[in-house]
Amino acid sequence: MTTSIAEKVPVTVLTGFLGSGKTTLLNRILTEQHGLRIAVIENEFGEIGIDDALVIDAEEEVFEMNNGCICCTVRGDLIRILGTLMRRKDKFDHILIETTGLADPAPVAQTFFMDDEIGSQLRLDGIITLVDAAHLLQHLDEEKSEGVENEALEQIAFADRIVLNKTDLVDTEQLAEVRRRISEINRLADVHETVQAKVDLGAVLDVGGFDLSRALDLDPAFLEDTEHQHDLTVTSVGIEFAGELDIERLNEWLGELLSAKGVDIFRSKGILAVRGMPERYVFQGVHMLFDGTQGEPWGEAERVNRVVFIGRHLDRAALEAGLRGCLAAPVPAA
Ligand SMILES: Nc1nc2c(ncn2[C@@H]2O[C@H](COP(=O)(O)OP(=O)(O)OP(=O)(O)O)[C@@H](O)[C@H]2O)c(=O)[nH]1
Repeated sequence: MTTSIAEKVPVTVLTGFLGSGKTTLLNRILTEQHGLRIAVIENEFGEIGIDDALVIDAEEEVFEMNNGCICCTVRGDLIRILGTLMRRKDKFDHILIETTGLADPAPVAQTFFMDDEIGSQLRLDGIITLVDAAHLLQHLDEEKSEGVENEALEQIAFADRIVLNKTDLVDTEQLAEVRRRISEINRLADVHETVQAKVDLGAVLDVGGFDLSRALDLDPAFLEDTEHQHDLTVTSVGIEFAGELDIERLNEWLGELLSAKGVDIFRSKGILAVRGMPERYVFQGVHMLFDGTQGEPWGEAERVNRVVFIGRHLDRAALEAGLRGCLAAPVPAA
């Protein structure tokens, strides 16, 4: 039995390059009063999952997929989770899928057209692409080996709506250039300029239908199950150890590391235990820009540091030695 369009549950795919603001927008969606019950499927690139701690505690159900990229290796997991959700359709009104920053959204979108059972009960409402105004040009202009996709470009090409975020980090001229490049790739998607992904949620949650005919114009093989090639030179290093860090050493080390290697380190993030701080220290970096904020109190939980770096030419041993070098001196016995 097929379901009419009006009864199908809408699905929003939230995509955008590493650090563009997807989790920031997701958290806004989960906190704002919109009356919708939303199920969230989250896919993260990185050896250690950090986002579970960064997504606010909401009543909504959040499903994690951390064993690979949603657009290829874990597509089976996506289909399985969607299957579980379809059996409990009365429990929510909307499904939101946050892809990794390196995903090609096209294979994720395909799922809703190629799998009959899914297509009969769910409908792709739209692909929303977050764009980092400060780093887009750098990502678009990166040299890629032959046959390797530029994910930042694919994400814009397939977008139904574009949230042009982090406009506070660029001047008017840079912003105009970013807009020009976006419109060269995709003339049809509405572009919403934002700071901290503050966008009218109606504009992103109620797009009204993914444009399949445009997707087919962009890629005539859109509905065929073709292989696509990730940029395998981008990898991740996850580091995890217990102990307390010295905040001054940490800031100095991170500052030096990211100013020297910030072109290659696309994204860094972590939950850290800092000496003298009862709360978790949440560290976020995008290329050379980084900041730290206070997270949840540790309470009785073991104080463990978890950090992930995503980028090129990552030197695991040096990163781990550097972070361990920030450990605070042992407290002398009384
Ligand atoms: N200056 C500035 N920073 C922002 C803005 N929006 C988000 N950020 C910060 O950018 C960093 C990355 O934001 P996230 O929302 O985690 O980005 P993401 O796309 O989910 O990142 P990944 O999933 O790791 O690729 C965080 O430190 C945010 O606080 C903005 O408009 N301006």
